[in-house]
Amino acid sequence: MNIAVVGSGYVGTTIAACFADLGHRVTAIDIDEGIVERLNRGEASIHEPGLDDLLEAHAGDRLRATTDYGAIRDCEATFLALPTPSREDGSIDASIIEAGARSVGEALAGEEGDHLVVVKSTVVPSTTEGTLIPAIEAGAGEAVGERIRVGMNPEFLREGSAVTDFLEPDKVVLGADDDWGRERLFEVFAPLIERAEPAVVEATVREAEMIKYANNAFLATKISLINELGNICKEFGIDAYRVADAIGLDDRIGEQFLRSGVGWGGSCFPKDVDALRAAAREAGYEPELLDATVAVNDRQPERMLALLAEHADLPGARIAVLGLAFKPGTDDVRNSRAIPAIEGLTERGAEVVAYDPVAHETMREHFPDIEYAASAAAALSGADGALVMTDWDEFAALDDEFEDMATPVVIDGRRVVEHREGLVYEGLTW
Ligand SMILES: NC(=O)C1=CN([C@@H]2O[C@H](COP(=O)(O)OP(=O)(O)OC[C@H]3O[C@@H](n4cnc5c(N)ncnc54)[C@H](O)[C@@H]3O)[C@@H](O)[C@H]2O)C=CC1
Ligand SMILES: O=C(O)[C@H]1O[C@H](OP(=O)(O)OP(=O)(O)OC[C@H]2O[C@@H](n3ccc(=O)[nH]c3=O)[C@H](O)[C@@H]2O)[C@H](O)[C@@H](O)[C@@H]1O
Repeated sequence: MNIAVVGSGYVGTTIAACFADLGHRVTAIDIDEGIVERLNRGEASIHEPGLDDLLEAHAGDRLRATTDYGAIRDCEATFLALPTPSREDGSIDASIIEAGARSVGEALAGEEGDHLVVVKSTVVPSTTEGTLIPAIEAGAGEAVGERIRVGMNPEFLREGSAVTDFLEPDKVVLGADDDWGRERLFEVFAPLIERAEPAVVEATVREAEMIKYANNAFLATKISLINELGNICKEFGIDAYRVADAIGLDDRIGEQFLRSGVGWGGSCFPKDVDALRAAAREAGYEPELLDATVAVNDRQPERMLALLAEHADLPGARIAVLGLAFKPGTDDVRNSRAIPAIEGLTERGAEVVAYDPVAHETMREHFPDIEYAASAAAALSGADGALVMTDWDEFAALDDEFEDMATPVVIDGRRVVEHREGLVYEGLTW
């Protein structure tokens, strides 16, 4: 099939390269000329394992990039993979995807062939119906439902494993409100379904929108729940990881996403939980459990600082912050738990020396004035205490480096450092 993908960020670039790999002819459309030029040279603007190989194999052949929405006219389906950021109050800002939907409509105006527009971005229930369909209609000058149809296909990939997550999914959710739309979505995903045999969930557009939020809200809440249980464990001198291993054996609970500690960050959990809370409130429902999910998450960095303060006199102390990325394998620091930790240290008059294997440049935008060390060893050298904020493997290998600390105190928010003789070691939930 000929497929267009609008937006060439994390999701758009990944799905464009993967659709090409599945045998489709793909046109990636982005307003950023630099991104388009790079894609046409076979280079990604994002770092994801496996992506470069796919781009090298398909760019210039089954995968092309352009800034021209007109390319949509040669396609049978267009995926919208545009940002849906939060507004100040947490609600979703749909203006970017609304503008994209309108441009897609304009490109299709006056054409005769039929076309499926698929919402790939995460949008709160009823956005497709209430905002995006009207935008497409305004651009196209005709009603959606005859020649132009709309579907919703939420994405569950994770940063750092985007390509394998997309090509080997647990499930594919095909949201459509009519048979024609659903059949065309099936056609797009047929090679993937054949290859990976995921569960296929047929849903309405509204259900598909909600499934995405329910998925992320459930995972974020699962982490906050294990963090709350972990905080209680700590009070009783119990290791929450041993408790998590035991409860994870219950199939109804499952072993994944039970790593307790300093909490969840990233570009999606915080944004999506906030958007769902705001949408629920707007609809007249008080989402108390989701409010608590966020409250528990917000508290964890503070708990780390309180533990550190029990062992170090923070005003004037030199504190190493190990790990800045919101999770290992990425330089993304959006909503990283390291941000409130660094803010808290600075507010208490501590001097911060930070280290991350890849995220210095991205964190420098938030904190231009703190010190960035060239290695974990350099950060620890002479430090009066250390906070571990990201579970990078290299922190597990640290050993003699702790001996160079002025005061060997480590508060571990990710259970990555090994407790050893001579080190004052505190886990957040163990
Ligand atoms: N990043 C992730 O891991 C996941 C993201 N999502 C959702 O997917 C959606 C997209 O997210 P990301 O790919 O992370 O965004 P992103 O910010 O990485 O990329 C968006 C791209 O859209 C381009 N763009 C902006 N306005 C445009 C326009 N009018 N026309 C064409 N291109 C335009 C930008 O230049 C950028 O390249 C969001 O709704 C997000 O919540 C869903 C699952 C995973
Ligand atoms: O909607 C999205 O964008 C994506 O959001 C998450 O993916 P991502 O944010 O890339 O990263 P995760 O691996 O889910 O980690 C999120 C945060 O939770 C934390 N986490 C994760 C697991 C755990 O057991 N404990 C824990 O604290 C991580 O450190 C990280 O800060 C979801 O896992 C994806 O399915 C989803 O598509």
